[in-house]
Amino acid sequence: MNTIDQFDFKDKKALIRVDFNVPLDDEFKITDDKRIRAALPTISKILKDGGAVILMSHLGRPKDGPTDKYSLKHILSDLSALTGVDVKFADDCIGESAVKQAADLKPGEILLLENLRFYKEEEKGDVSFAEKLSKLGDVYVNDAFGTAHRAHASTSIIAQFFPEAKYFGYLMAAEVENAEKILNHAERPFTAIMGGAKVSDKILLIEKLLEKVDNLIIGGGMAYTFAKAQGGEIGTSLLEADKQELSLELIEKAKAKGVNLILPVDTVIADRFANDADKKDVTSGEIPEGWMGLDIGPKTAKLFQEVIKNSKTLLWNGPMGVFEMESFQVGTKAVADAVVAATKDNGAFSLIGGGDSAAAIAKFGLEDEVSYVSTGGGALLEYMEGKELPGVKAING
Ligand SMILES: Nc1ncnc2c1ncn2[C@@H]1O[C@H](COP(=O)(O)OP(=O)(O)OP(=O)(O)O)[C@@H](O)[C@H]1O
Ligand SMILES: O=C(O)[C@H](O)COP(=O)(O)O
Repeated sequence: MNTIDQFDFKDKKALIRVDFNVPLDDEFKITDDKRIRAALPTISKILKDGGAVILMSHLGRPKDGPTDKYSLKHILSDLSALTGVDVKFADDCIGESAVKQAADLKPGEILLLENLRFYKEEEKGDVSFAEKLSKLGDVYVNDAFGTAHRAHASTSIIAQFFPEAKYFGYLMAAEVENAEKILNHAERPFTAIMGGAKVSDKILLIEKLLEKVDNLIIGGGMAYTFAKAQGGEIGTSLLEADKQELSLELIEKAKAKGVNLILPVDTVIADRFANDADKKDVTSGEIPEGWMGLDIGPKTAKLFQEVIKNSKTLLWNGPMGVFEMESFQVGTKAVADAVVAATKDNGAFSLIGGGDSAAAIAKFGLEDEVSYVSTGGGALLEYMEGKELPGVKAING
């Protein structure tokens, strides 16, 4: 892999595509700075070499050009605190003033460009927009794994303007290495834990994993579509009616491939979607009318924990319930604890992917107790599905 270790950045300006698409609260305070922290090793190496850093990123999905809500100025003070450098800000990512600010940048300094998606050319992968961006730096570095599945101007198209000077940052390299390890060098037993809201988001991944895993655990909102497809009653739980047939097919495929597919045996139900709702445990597929399943039940948690604790490789994507509410986080916490135990006591390699699973593990303070927490949501899913990511291809190709 062509990483920044292969280059001495002394007196060079590195144009780095990062993924600083971080969650902000109503007062524009960052609620999870993981993606910024994850880019720090790359930034430090370049500054230490005696280079200067120009950071470019998107934030959110602005549709109508410059919008205060999506300005990257909101992350400036945190970025300065985390890097220990008084970061400069260019209020446009291209144009005269950005060019001047980039040109004036001295070794050891950092410039953050305004949100790339304020230009529709970014998402369109416009070549001349990419060329304008490319003029700002001497070397291109891609460290934006979270956005590597997008063929955008700054993530992929721009690389053609740096035929001899394009590198993966440390985060990209680590993400790809860990995903590779899971896909191609998994020690057995290999268990995948799938959860989250929808089956439809994860069909391709589940199909791919059926080729690889020994155990496939399915929990979270998607499990109710399986329960309903098998003839169960699920009340007002999440249901993707048009995916029932497919759920049954996945069950058959698992059988044919000798994969142990494990579905919930009980579930915690609530009379409304609220933390203080009335709740009780019932057998899966026996949810009374008007009630909804919001977490796996205690028997299921135990069942899942046994399988997880005996595994040597673990891939976890998607929470087991509505973990954002205290009352329905128990199942997700039980799975997190088991993943930690397998990592520590059984020497398992554990990779957590997906925005919400990563948020859950951070909420429980267990981020450092598992092998790796990916910064990618969609990007990791696509990589695991076997797709070539445009951001990776641009550097490799
Ligand atoms: N039983 C359930 N009923 C309703 N919502 C649920 C249920 N179980 C989980 N969820 C919700 O699913 C959401 C997470 O699903 P998602 O598929 O987005 O997970 P992820 O893959 O970790 O994250 P991302 O898609 O952001 O990468 C959470 O907000 C959680 O509250
Ligand atoms: O948060 C993400 O998954 C990445 O930053 C990509 O964002 P996007 O889905 O808006 O392209």
